[in-house]
Amino acid sequence: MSSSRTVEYIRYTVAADGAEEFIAAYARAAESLAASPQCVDYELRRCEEEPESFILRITWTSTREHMETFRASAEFRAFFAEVGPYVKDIAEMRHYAPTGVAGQGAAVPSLYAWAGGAKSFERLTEAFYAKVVADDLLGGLFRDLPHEHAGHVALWIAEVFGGPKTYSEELGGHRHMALKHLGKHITEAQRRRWVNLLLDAADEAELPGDPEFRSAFVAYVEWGTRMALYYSNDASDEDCPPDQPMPAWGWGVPGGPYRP
Ligand code: HEM
Repeated sequence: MSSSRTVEYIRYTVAADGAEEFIAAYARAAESLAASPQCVDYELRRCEEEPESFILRITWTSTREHMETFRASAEFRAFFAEVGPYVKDIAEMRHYAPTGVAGQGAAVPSLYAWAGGAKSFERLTEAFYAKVVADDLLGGLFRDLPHEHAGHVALWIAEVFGGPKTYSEELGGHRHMALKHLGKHITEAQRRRWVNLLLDAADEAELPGDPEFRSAFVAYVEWGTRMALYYSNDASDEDCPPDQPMPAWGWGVPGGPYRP
């Protein structure tokens, strides 16, 4: 996520008899937010304890793009035509910058927890490396690697999926992983074989087979292998800065495991 993103909060106090029309006006105004390239997302919430209080949260690409580009746009004019009558009801309208304190609660398990924790990823990479060393396209790349390699990749994937931060704290983090691929000149055929063998290994290691987990898993494997292709063919040492954060993968569109 871009660090220039800002969140604008607008707090309204709207008399009870006007609340329904206020929400309807915002539903119409929202079409302009949905059409605005400066708007990332938005939500209007109503207070449970004091139903006359509302908070509108809008994430903008940046404060400047909100104040200069959006305010000068046709979307703003259409937006304001709907909500202008409520300007008098505004109690607060300000932008808030991130503080770094943010995170997920435990309501949705991490992919790491859902997969069954460290042991599952160890089983996965053990099964995978047994396959790659015997493979005609990949064997040459992997055959002479030390046995710990499989365990390191297990720790990497575990951390990316929300597990312990062992790879970044003890094994060199993202930079180390990226450097390991530099100059390997991986081909698309090898990448695709790597994906196929990892998916076979996921079945063999009995990773969860539910659609939600597997779609997140495959999305990461597609992204990760295409990054490996990039590092191995096009990147240099400068493209692997020491402060590069670890990727953090989530459930994507399904949002979490299926709950009936
Ligand atoms: C999601 C995709 C991938 C992940 C998560 C991944 C992960 C890793 C990690 C964590 C390491 C370093 C292990 C250590 O710290 O010892 C590594 C090394 C390596 N990777 Fe990947 N990798 C991916 C894709 C690929 C692909 C597509 C290939 C080749 C087809 C590949 C070939 C290698 C090789 C040969 C090394 C060892 C380099 C060396 O030690 O000299 N990787 N990978």
